[in-house]
Amino acid sequence: VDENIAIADATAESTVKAPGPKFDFIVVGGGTAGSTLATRLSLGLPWASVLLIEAGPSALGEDRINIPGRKGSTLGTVYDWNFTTTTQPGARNRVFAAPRGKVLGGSSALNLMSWDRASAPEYDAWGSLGNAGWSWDSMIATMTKAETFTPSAHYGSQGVGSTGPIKTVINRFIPEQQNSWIPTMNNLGIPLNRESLGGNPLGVMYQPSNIDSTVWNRSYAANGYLAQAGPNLHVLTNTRVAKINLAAKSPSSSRVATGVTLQNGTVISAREEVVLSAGSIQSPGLLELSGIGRQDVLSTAGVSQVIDLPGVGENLQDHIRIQASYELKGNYKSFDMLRYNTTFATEQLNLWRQGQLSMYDYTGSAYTFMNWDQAVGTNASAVLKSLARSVAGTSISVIDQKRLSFLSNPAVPQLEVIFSDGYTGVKGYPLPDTPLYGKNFFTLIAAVMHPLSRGSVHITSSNISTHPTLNPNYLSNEYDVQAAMTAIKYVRRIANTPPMSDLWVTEYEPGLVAVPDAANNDALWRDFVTNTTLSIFHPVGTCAMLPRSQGGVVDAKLTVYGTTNLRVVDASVMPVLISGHIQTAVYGIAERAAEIMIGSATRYGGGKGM
Ligand SMILES: Cc1cc2nc3c(=O)[nH]c(=O)nc-3n(C[C@H](O)[C@H](O)[C@H](O)COP(=O)(O)OP(=O)(O)OC[C@H]3O[C@@H](n4cnc5c(N)ncnc54)[C@H](O)[C@@H]3O)c2cc1C
Repeated sequence: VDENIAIADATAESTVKAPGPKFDFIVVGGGTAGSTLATRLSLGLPWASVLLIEAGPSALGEDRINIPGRKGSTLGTVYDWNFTTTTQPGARNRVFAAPRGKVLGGSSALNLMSWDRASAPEYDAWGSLGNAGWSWDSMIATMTKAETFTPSAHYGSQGVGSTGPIKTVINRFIPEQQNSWIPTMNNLGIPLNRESLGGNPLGVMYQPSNIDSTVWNRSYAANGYLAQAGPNLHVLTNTRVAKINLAAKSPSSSRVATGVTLQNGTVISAREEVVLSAGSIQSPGLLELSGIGRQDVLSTAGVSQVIDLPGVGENLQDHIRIQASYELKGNYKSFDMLRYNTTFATEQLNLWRQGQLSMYDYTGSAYTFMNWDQAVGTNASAVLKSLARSVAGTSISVIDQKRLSFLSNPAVPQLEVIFSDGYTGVKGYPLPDTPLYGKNFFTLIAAVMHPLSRGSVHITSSNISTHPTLNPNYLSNEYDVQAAMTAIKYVRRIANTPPMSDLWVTEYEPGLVAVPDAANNDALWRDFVTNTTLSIFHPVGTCAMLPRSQGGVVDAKLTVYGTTNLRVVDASVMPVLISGHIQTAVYGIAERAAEIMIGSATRYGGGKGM
């Protein structure tokens, strides 16, 4: 790690230590995908100069990023872009937080470190939507390239990598109460799955986190990938790109990306390619600021249109989450102790610093993924599927049709539940001087894997400093509301199933006062859902890899339509949202993009990746 820090600090100075103002490749955004891609390009094309430009700082020594148990503490800080949504009518006009990493490593520095994969048919769907070469087989090859998994008694052998820069491990800190997880789900008929990263995630399981188990540190794009980059990679931090510069031989010919203009007006040129890796919220905005997008959006923002591409910023999809919390019996200790017992917290922090087993090691490791039949039985599942068809059955969108096909494929998960130690709900941990202050909790977080809502993100001004208008349309249709209601009812059922039911005293949230345990209380569940559903922060689809006629922004080689050498490589290219947590797919997309770009960079004769 010391070595990693030294190397990455050297690359993190805010000066271009470069052969000149021209680079062969410019990657915009040093986040999850951008850091991965830039590292692979530097190694695979050793004679090329690669510039990675990141708006945020390098923060390799930052405890709030590195210590797994401090996950979430960076949200709302200087490392977060702090985006918010428009008011969401389906969710009582609430405004949702939309955190995104503004730091080298991007959102991989802020995320909650769940490391898993969707089912094989969900990646195959990307190919069947018109993207040759994209499938489970091609994605698992590149996703595993990103990872070195530490073998565990809790896991088998499928779908994990052994040579990649990101270190993963099933967390060694397993709270006593979490031991109830697998037997409880087994009692609900959900079988143990010890191979859940291998293309079939259905079942109950322990899953890894992106943690380096030699030092018990977060392993992410900045300390994992960039530390291994070649000397031909140049990294500019605290530097924001304002637009991509485009040229053309004639008005009707394809545009050539000639470089970028920074926010301060500096122009940096690219000889070969420019890649946008600014993430699902900001890559579409950079295209729009460069004149690529919908006419109505561009004219409102005062930007002249260069390429008419109506799909830019559309097709926004995200997972929604809903949660319930339970007060543990007095004999259990939870992660909450770190917030109310400062002496204990200091002891635990010292243990972490010494590399000893510590509560600060903790990340979630207990998950379940299921289809609706498994969760609620075939009758209730049929009602949900029929509702989905009534919402989207007549839609001409290939994305809507694909999501309906996921619903009728029993291999595709529709519901995820995570056992999360400590209180991680919405109403807040009990305040000091209230009876429950100092109590310990656990939270069950459910996420709807394929909501039918889609939204958009667009610029409203030609000034890069103006935040975009982000409208995910959460809970904008009855299927999504009913799916979230089904999810939270199922969560209560899990909590009331032994052996988990023996762990707790009361349901703290929502609680039996807010939602009594009665048969006809759907109105109350609906209130709870619309009041407390959150995002689980997986926005995708806003620069979709799709045929142009279907609203696509990039082709199967990730090249922006109407350009010869401008690509988008990040979460925004996923045409349809997959289940689970999406960072492994983002790393896989970047690894695949590197293979494509290295393979086509004939001027440099390709090269050897690491
Ligand atoms: C709070 C949170 C928790 C999450 N938890 C999990 C989890 O547990 N497991 C999981 O699998 N996924 C999780 N995710 C999702 C996952 O982390 C993201 O989907 C993924 O990291 C996105 O990668 P990306 O490369 O698309 O974008 P990012 O990693 O966000 O990278 C974009 C980068 O571009 C930079 N940038 C933007 N605009 C400019 C510009 N104009 N000039 C220069 N630089 C720019 C940004 O600063 C950023 O560094 C979580 C996300 C968040 C926010």
